[in-house]
Amino acid sequence: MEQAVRLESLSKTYGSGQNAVTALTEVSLDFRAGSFTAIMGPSGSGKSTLLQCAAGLDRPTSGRVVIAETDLTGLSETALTLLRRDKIGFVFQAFNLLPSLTAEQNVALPLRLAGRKPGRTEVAAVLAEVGLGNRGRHRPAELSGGQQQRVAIARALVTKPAVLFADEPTGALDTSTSREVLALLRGLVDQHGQTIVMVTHDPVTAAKADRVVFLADGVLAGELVNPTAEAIAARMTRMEVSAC
Ligand SMILES: Nc1ncnc2c1ncn2[C@@H]1O[C@H](COP(=O)(O)OP(=O)(O)OP(=O)(O)O)[C@@H](O)[C@H]1O
Repeated sequence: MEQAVRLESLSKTYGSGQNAVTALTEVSLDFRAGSFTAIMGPSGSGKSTLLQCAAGLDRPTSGRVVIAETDLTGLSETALTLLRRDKIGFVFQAFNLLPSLTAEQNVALPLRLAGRKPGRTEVAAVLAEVGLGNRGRHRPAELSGGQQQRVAIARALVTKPAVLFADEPTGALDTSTSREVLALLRGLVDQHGQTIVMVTHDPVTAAKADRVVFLADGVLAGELVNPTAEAIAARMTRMEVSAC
């Protein structure tokens, strides 16, 4: 089965000597093309570090990341930047839109950075896909939190990436808006075969994924396939109790 992302024995240590902090130890994981995976674990267990390394935003200390058959190990900064631009989408908790640009301009940005003149219909189509067909001319401050996150998702999708990484994508949203954004992510997987890897603290959010992978102290601590929120919450409680 085709893997969109492969992590092989990924380890990451921040700092050195007495100040060294080991955030990940020999984590190996595959993310199948067209699958939706949630990463969970107690605070400090290495979730964000895993996502940053997998997305080429940070370099692992050892191990390999392979995205769409390209090994990121040893790529120059320029080659890594190009790969990130073409093959990887990233969505942040805080949306990270450019406030002075309209929604359309924010979405078109990755194409412009790639030296392409984005077609109006191309950008409009992605905005329509995230349910914002009529908001293209608005700036972020004129949009709700949920709408801003939709723009950020459209911006991440405009290059048709092999994988969309999302770090707490609903963390700044209220419950009903979170549900809408999650339904959008689920639809991207079901209707367009998008691969999504999402970090979350919330069992209800994680239950929207096909699979939940648990991290504890930087190592893999099991997984649940087709999870329910209750099963995820029970597993998290057990992990938090055993960490005490
Ligand atoms: N830039 C850094 N320098 C030093 N240590 C770091 C750095 N980033 C993360 N760490 C440490 O690495 C470990 C893993 O952090 P990480 O942010 O990946 O965990 P997390 O599971 O995402 O946590 P949270 O749920 O609280 O966001 C923690 O001990 C953290 O303090």
